[in-house]
Parts: sequence; structure tokens; C-alpha cells
Amino acid sequence: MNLRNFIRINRARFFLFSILAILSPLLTIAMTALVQIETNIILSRNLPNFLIISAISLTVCIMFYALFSLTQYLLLAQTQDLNNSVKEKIVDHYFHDDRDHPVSKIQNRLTNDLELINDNYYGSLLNLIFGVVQLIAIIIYLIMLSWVLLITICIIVAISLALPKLIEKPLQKANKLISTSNEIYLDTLNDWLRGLDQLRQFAAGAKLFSVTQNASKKLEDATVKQTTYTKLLNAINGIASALFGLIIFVLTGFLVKNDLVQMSTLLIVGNFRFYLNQAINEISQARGEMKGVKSLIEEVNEAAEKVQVSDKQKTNMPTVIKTESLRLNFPNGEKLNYPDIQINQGEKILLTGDSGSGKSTLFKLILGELAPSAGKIIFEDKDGNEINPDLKAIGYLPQDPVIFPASIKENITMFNNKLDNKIEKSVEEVNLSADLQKFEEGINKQLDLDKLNISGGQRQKIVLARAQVHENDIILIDEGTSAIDQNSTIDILDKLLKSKATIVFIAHNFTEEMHELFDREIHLIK
Ligand SMILES: Nc1ncnc2c1ncn2[C@@H]1O[C@H](COP(=O)(O)OP(=O)(O)OP(=O)(O)O)[C@@H](O)[C@H]1O
Repeated sequence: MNLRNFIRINRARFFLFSILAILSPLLTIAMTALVQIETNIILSRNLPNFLIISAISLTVCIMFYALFSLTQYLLLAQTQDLNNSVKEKIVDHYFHDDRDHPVSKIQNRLTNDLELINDNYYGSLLNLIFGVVQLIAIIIYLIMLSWVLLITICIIVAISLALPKLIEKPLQKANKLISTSNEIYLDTLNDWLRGLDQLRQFAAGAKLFSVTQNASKKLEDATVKQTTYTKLLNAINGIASALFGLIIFVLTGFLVKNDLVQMSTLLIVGNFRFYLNQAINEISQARGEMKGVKSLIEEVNEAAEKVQVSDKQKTNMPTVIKTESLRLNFPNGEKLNYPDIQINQGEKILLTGDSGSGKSTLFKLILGELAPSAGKIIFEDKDGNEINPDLKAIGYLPQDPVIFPASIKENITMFNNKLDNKIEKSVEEVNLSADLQKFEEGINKQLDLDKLNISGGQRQKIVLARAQVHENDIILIDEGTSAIDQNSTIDILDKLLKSKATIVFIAHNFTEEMHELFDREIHLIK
């Protein structure tokens, strides 16, 4: 998200943007110079020259507005292209880093953070170039007039550029606060709107309004705080530049009085006073705003960094999975201690235990999503050697089946059409055929996550079929049949447990008949 990437995204467009961004402020100075010439022509009462110079002034004025609008358009196009590329990199990063991220954090990165950077950094870039070019043009003009004026202006510029430092830190903090508050707001909306039906049913609207209003208020407060600092920066700059302009005006008057510069200088300096104020204002404000989002840019850059996929050769699937003195301490003080467990190749294990005894967490530890606080998980090959398996090759069915807004077929193959030939068998094995007959489009039915157009049991059957077609050697299933009726469950388990794969199945309330389908049971105690 840095300037180098901004240039690289489209060098030709950036070049054109830079030329126009330099040309536009020069045109404003040219317009002022033309006004001065026009004034002299009026004083000499020369109508033909007046008409010519007026036509030139009009052309320069139209050119300025046309070029400046084009410059703004080019800036926007360049920013949008950079945003698209950064968004792609951020999604790629979150996909490959194998870490658990709250959805709201990713949403915030991809929307609010990028918007803040666009407005404050790239939006200010044009103002910065515009201000610097305008300032340089005025300085050159003044050098030709008087060195006293030049030195005074250099001192003024140095002070003006140091001004944003006064509130640089609080502005950075305010920008960070907006980002965090937005993340919390999105989180709150996600958590509470998901259960909108239930809230309606239990007439709990008051709670919904209060939590969303609370989160929204924090976000609004953060925005107000940031705006306050930005406006404060504007006010400081405005007052300073007005003061500085006045000093220059008075100084020029003094120089004229002492015959050190010509009378006309007073008019020129008067005209340029406005531009000098404008240039200093724009430079200071742009620098302040750009610095304000510096730390946010660093965070976004980190999130967009390419994740190095380890080139360490991942070995085959383990024959044995063992845990040794495994312990996990959560940051909130909750502790889980596991007995030593061994899972052998091809075994069908039923994992049971009290609610909260750590069954789902054990899966997350095996999958490497959580790191143990003590003890370890050992993966061994058939010769008993410790190996480093590719944990992504372990099939995992979480408690809440994860379904995508695509067809049932694509949800089973996970968009790999090489697996199409295995679908029919898997659909049979998970008892999904009868359900598919109810849909006009059958297996090609598009799932609509908002309308929830399939039942909980059908969702579970789809993810079970997904595990079947992918033929993983090890499958971890977390309450994979809890929404499926008992007869179907027995039927599905009967077929599923005949496979060669190692299967660990978490379940509650299984009947004796269901227990008997497994080789053994591991029971965790809280
Ligand atoms: N991120 C977390 N932070 C703090 N505690 C957690 C976290 N995740 C899980 N726990 C705690 O760890 C314990 C084990 O949770 P886990 O989900 O593994 O239990 P479980 O045996 O699968 O329960 P259930 O049968 O009810 O699904 C619970 O007491 C839970 O509160």
C-alpha cells in the first residue's frame, strides 16, 4: 500500500497524473500573472490587447479546471487499481496463513482501513504536490524580487511544515481508534443480527438496539474525535498562514517605502499572498493527514504480505497420532488437561465426554489451529518415526457445517470438477439422494445462505459427502450427524465406518447400537 506500489500499479497513468498535478498549480500562478498584465492593459486603455489577454485568461482558466478534474480522475483510477490489488493480496494472506481470524477483522481491513488510507493518504497526495509546486513557483517569483522577502518566506515555510507535528500522534491514535471501533461494530452486527429471528421471537429488540447503538456510538465518537483533530489542524494552519501572509504584506510595504523594491511588487505580493496561504495550508494539512495513517498503512502492508508457504517437504499421512501430557491454557484462565491418547491407522473412534471437556478443542490441536501450552502431539509413520504431516490433508467437519453460496454439487466437490465422477456414490452413502429429489434442479440446486433453503440435516449430509469424495486418510467429525434422524444416522455411519480411513467422531447421546459401530470409545472427563 506504499507509494512505490502506487506508482507501479500503472506507471504511464502515474506519469500523466504527475505531469498534470505539476501543471495545474502552475496554471493558477499564470492566471494571477495574467490578471496583472490585464490590469496594466486596462490602465493603458488598449481595447484590442485587452480582448486578446481576456481570451488567453479564459483559455487558461478553462484549461486549469479541465486538467485539474482529469488529475483527480487519474488519482482515483490509480487508487482503485491499487486497492483491488491490495484486497487480492490481503485475501491471499488470510487464506494462506492458516490462522484463525475473526470475520469482522478481515471485513474491516478490506473496507474501512483501505477507505481511511485512500482519503487521508492518496487523497492528500494531490494536495501535497499541488501545494509544493505552487510554493516553489511563488518562491522563484519572490527570489527575483527581494532576498529579504525570500528569507522571511523560508522561515515561514519551515515553521508551517513543523506545525502538523503538534497533533500528529493524537491524529494517528484517532485513526487507529476508528479502525478498532469499526471492527467491534462489525463484530457486534455479525453476532447479533445472525440471531434476528430469535430476538424477534422473544421480543428482545431492546437488547439488540442497545448493543448496536452502543457499538455505533463508540464508532461515531471515534469519528468525531478524528474529525476534531483534523479540524484543529485546519484551524492551526489557517491562523498561521493568515498571520504569515500579513507579515509578508507588511514587510513588502516597508520595502516599498524604503525604495528597496518597486511599487508594483506590493500588488504582486498581494496577489500571491492568497496562493502562499493556500500552498502552505495544503502542504501542512496533507502531511498531517498522510502521517496520521502511517501506522495503519504499516498494518495493512503486513496483512497484504505474501505468506511464505513452507518448502519443508510434508510427509505422508501419519499411521499413528499420539498425545503426550497435552495441556491447553486459554487466555481467560480456562485450562484443559488431556489424558495420553493414541489413534491408530484405520481405527474408528467415538470421542465422547461432558460438555466443555475439550473434544472440539482436541481436534483444533491436532489440526494445528491451536498450539498446546504444554505437552505435544506426535505424528508417526508406520516405522514409528516422528513425521511432520501436511495437516491440511486431514478431513475436518466442524460442528457448524460450512456451506458456500454455490450448487450442492460444488459444495461437495469444493469446486474440483475432477471429483464429479465420485459424487453419485457419496450422495448415496450419506442418504442425500431422497433429499435431492425434492429439488427441481437436483444436485445443481444453488444454495442461498441468506434464505437457508436447505435443512440442517441436509447441510450435514453435504459436508459428509464432501469428506467422502475427498477420500482423506484421516477424518475428524465434530457432531456430524446431530441434525439427521436416528435411522438415517445408523445407515450413514454403517457405510461411513466401512471406509479404510481413520475416523474420530465426536457425538452425544448415541444409542448402544451406534456405539457398537465403532472400534472403541475415548471418553474425556472435565
Ligand atoms: N477460545 C476460547 N477461549 C476460552 N475458552 C475456550 C475457548 N474455546 C474453548 N474454550 C473452553 O474450552 C472448553 C472446551 O471446549 P470444547 O468446545 O473443546 O468442548 P467440547 O467438549 O467440544 O464441548 P461440547 O460437547 O459442548 O461441544 C470449554 O470450557 C470452553 O469454554
